[in-house]
Amino acid sequence: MTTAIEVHDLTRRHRSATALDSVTVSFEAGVIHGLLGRNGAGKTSLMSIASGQDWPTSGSVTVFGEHPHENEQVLPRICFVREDQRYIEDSYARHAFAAAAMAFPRWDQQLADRLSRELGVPARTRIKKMSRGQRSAVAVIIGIASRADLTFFDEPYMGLDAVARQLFYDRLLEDYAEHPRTIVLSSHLIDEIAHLIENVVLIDRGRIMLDEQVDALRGRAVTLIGAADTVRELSDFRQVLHTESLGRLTRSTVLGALEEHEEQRARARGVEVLPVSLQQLIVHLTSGDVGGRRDEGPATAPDPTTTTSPRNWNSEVAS
Ligand SMILES: Nc1ncnc2c1ncn2[C@@H]1O[C@H](COP(=O)(O)OP(=O)(O)OP(=O)(O)O)[C@@H](O)[C@H]1O
Repeated sequence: MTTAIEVHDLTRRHRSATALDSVTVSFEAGVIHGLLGRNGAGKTSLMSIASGQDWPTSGSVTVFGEHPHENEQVLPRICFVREDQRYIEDSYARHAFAAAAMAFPRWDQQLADRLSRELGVPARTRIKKMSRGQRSAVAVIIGIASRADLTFFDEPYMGLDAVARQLFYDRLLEDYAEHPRTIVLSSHLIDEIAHLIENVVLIDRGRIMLDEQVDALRGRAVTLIGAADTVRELSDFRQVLHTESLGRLTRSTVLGALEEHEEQRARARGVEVLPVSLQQLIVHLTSGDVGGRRDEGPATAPDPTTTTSPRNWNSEVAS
């Protein structure tokens, strides 16, 4: 395994907030990673520092083995696409593409032209006069056509309509298949990107809460719907992520896949067992209601809202 980004004990403090708090994590090369977390979790801070656009308070980041700050060895290999991307005053899309062509050695102009047509980027409108979606389109085109070894997309979909977003996902995946590279995609539309990403890094209040392959996460939690007593009994010894009452029914989302015999027993007792989507799982993990029964006694697993060792936490819960 080659590592693209190595983050060690990274802290970024601002006067009023600690954006990153002793973060240690690595991002494997040649993989599409999802960098997920709630507003203000620290995602942009991490990407800004890793792309050399901001400085840490303490700790270190290396990209392809190099410190990115003011480092001409590695900066041409990094593309950071952000929603508030700035462009040269009064420039048109073609000027932004020309600048990208100079910055990125593997820039593909034909691809940029094709994506511009598909995403409807106007050729005769200055970028500052474009709609929000058109500006986002310019930014994602730069992200794809740059073919940088490491590309960060920080919520690239802002303003893109559903059709344009789908086109972005499709073209990104197609180009990644032909030209494998490392991509870090930050998004709140988790279910939309779930099929794209291979690994999830979940950040919460400046700390890494989860770092796990998406395949391993599938089936990590299930939702049980049925009579309250039966659901409570089936959820015993499992951590309850969320529970709610619907009249005489209870709906509980619990960590840990059911064994086949447990699932059969649940169904025989009229309990519906539903899979939990990646988005639902992330929402439950970061919504602050994790461990719905925390007051009723010791939890069956450490509280993931405070743990700093997500891999351990997951393996403990899964076992
Ligand atoms: N320049 C700054 N000055 C002061 N505080 C900052 C600055 N940049 C970020 N922060 C704070 O650091 C924390 C993390 O911000 P960051 O932008 O990294 O979060 P995020 O996960 O990208 O959020 P979002 O999903 O809303 O974009 C927030 O509390 C934010 O207010």
